[in-house]
Amino acid sequence: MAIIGVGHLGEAVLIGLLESGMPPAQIWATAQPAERAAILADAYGIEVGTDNAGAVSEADVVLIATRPGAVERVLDEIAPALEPDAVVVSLAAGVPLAKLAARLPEGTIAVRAMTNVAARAREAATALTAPEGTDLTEIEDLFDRVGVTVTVEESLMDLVTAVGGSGPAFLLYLADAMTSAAVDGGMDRAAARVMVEQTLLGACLHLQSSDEPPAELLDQVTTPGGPTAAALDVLNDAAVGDAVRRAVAAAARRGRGLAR
Ligand SMILES: NC(=O)C1=CN([C@@H]2O[C@H](COP(=O)(O)OP(=O)(O)OC[C@H]3O[C@@H](n4cnc5c(N)ncnc54)[C@H](O)[C@@H]3O)[C@@H](O)[C@H]2O)C=CC1
Ligand SMILES: O=C(O)[C@@H]1CCC=N1
Repeated sequence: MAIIGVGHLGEAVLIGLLESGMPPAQIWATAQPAERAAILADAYGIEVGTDNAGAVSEADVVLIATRPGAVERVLDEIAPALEPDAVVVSLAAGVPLAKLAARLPEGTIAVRAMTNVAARAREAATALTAPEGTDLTEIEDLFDRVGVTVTVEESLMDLVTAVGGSGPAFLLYLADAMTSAAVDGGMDRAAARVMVEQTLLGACLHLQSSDEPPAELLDQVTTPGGPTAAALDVLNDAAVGDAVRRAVAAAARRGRGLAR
């Protein structure tokens, strides 16, 4: 396979794939500038260069991991070099299937995948979308290596980008604020980090292990008149739930805007 444009997300996916046991010799990648390509090649023992067309020439699956604005230029570069049955998967926010297909040879399958940085820990949430009737088994198997994969209608991709692609940012924002509060209160920064990351991880695993809705589980942590109730009073007064809903909507709107 080929990964074109290994930046933050591309590197997370690359690490996840290697950790899943994919042989390094199976992955050809590109990055810019050449110095970064050399660093990646050295770090991961894979072929990394700057020649996008060269990298895809023997690939069954091509992941495009550049920023949205560079995707069409990259497709123009690689189109003549693609294998006839290659599948091209764009990881970019906001670039519609129609725009991908317009730059690809007739018959080449274009797929959109919205994944997230947790691919690095093989815990990504990935949503795939492709033209109706596309057999996505191979691409699902690929993303299952780095987490959990679902398939959605393309009309949901901007929302999925907000909830899943940007989603880790919401929790990292919370992690940053909780760590600062702990440090400001006198905790050692390293200890605060361990407490916060284990608490967030534990809460997510707790949620995953239960069938109850998050609001119900929240209730179970909140003893009437206790410390959690005091914290929730502050969060509710600041309308944090509403702010999160507006944040998701803003991210989805921005994703739609990228398509133009
Ligand atoms: N960062 C994230 O958590 C997520 C990012 N995405 C999507 O992933 C894509 C990449 O995002 P990031 O990794 O954050 O950006 P980034 O800027 O870290 O990575 C993009 C990489 O592409 C390289 N590049 C640019 N033009 C190139 C070209 N013509 N040929 C080869 N390489 C080229 C750049 O040097 C850079 O390293 C975006 O389209 C974004 O919408 C999606 C979900 C999550
Ligand atoms: O914010 C961004 O542009 C990308 C897409 C989703 C997460 N990061």
